[in-house]
Amino acid sequence: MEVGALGIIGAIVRFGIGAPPNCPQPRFLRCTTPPHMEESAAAASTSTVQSLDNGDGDGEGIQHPHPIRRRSPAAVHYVGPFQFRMETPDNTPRNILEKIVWDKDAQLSLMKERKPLVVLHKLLPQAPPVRDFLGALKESCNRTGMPALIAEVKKASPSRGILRENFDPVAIAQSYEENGAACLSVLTDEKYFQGSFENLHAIRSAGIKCPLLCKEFIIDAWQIYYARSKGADAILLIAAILPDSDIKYMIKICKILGLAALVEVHDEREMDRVLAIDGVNLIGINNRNLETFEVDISNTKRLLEGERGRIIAERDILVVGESGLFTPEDIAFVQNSGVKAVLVGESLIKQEDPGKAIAGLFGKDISLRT
Ligand SMILES: O=P(O)(O)OC[C@@H](O)[C@@H](O)c1c[nH]c2ccccc12
Repeated sequence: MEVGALGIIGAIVRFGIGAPPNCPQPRFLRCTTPPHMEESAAAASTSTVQSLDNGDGDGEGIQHPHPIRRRSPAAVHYVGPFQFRMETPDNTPRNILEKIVWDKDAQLSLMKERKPLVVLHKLLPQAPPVRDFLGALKESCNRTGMPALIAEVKKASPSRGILRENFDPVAIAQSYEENGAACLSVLTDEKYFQGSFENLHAIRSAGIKCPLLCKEFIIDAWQIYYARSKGADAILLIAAILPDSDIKYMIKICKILGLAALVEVHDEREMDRVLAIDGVNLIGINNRNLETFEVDISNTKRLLEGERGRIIAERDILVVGESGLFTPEDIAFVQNSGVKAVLVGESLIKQEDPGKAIAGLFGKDISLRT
C-alpha cells in the first residue's frame, strides 16, 4: 500500500523505525562458481564473493573500487497497517549502465532458476565447436592491412533507439560475412538493445563461419556458460561493471571453455586495472561512455599513448577500437592510434545493405573476393 503523506515519511526519516527483517544489506557481488572451477578458483584465491564499498564514501571495505553498484533492495517500512518502500540513493540507479546491470541481475535470477549451472554444464558438449576469434582478427588484419572488422548485429540501443526496423539477423550476418567482416558481434540483451540469444543461436546455426562475440552485460559466470551453449566463440567483459577478481576468474572460465574474452575499457583507470590482470590478450576501447552515451573517438588514441601503448605492444595484446566509427577517416584515425580491429554497429546497420556498407566505411573492398 502506498503512503503519500509526506508527513509520515518525514517523521520516519527523522525518527527512524526499527529495522525490518529485510533492511538493506551491505552490497555484494556474487559470481557463481561452476562445479569444475571450484578448486582452481580457490587455489587462485579469486574469491567468488567480493565486498564492495560499504557506501559511506570513505573507501573502507573497497576491494575493487568501481563506480557501478549492485542493487540493494529497497527497505520495506511498516507504519501501523501501511507498508511502503522508500526510494533512497542506495536503491535508485544512478545512470543507465547501473540500471541495465540491476535489471540484468533480476532477469538472471529467473534464468538461473530455469536452467541451473549444473544443467547448463551438461548441455555444453552439444554446443557447436568453438572458433578462433582472436585468430580470425589477426588473419584479417594481416590480409587487408587494415583493422579487422567485428560487425555488429544490433537492432536498437538505449542511446539511439531503433536503428533498423526491418531486422533480419541472419541475413545481416550473411551480408557482413560476404563483405569481409572477420567476426560478428551479436547483441543478446533484450530489454535495452532488442537483441536475443535466439539471434545468436540462429546466426550460428545458419552456417556463418565468422566467429561470434556474445554482446552481453556479463555479471555472473553462469552467462558465460549460457553464451557458449548458444554458440558464442567470444564474450565481452566490461571493466566498468566488474571488479578485477571477477574479470580474472571469468577469463579462467573462458580459457577452460576455449572462448576469447574481449575486455572492454573506457578510461585510463579501467585500462590500468585491466593491464594489471594476467592472461588478457584482447582489449576493447569503447569510445562511448556507457553512463552518459557521449562518444569521442579520440578516446582510443588517448588510451594507447605512452607507457600503456608500450605495454600493450610488448605483450602483443590485440586492441579493438569500439563505437562511433562512421568514415574511412575514422578507421584510419584509430588504426594510426594502434588498433588492429574495430567494432562497428550503427554506421553499418543503418544502411540499406549493411554488408555492402563495409566497403564504404573502409574506403575499399575488404572481402575475400579481392
Ligand atoms: O553502434 P556503434 O557506435 O558502432 O557501437 C558498436 C559497439 O561498439 C557498441 O554497441 C558497444 C560497445 N560496447 C558495448 C557494450 C554493451 C552494449 C553495446 C556496446
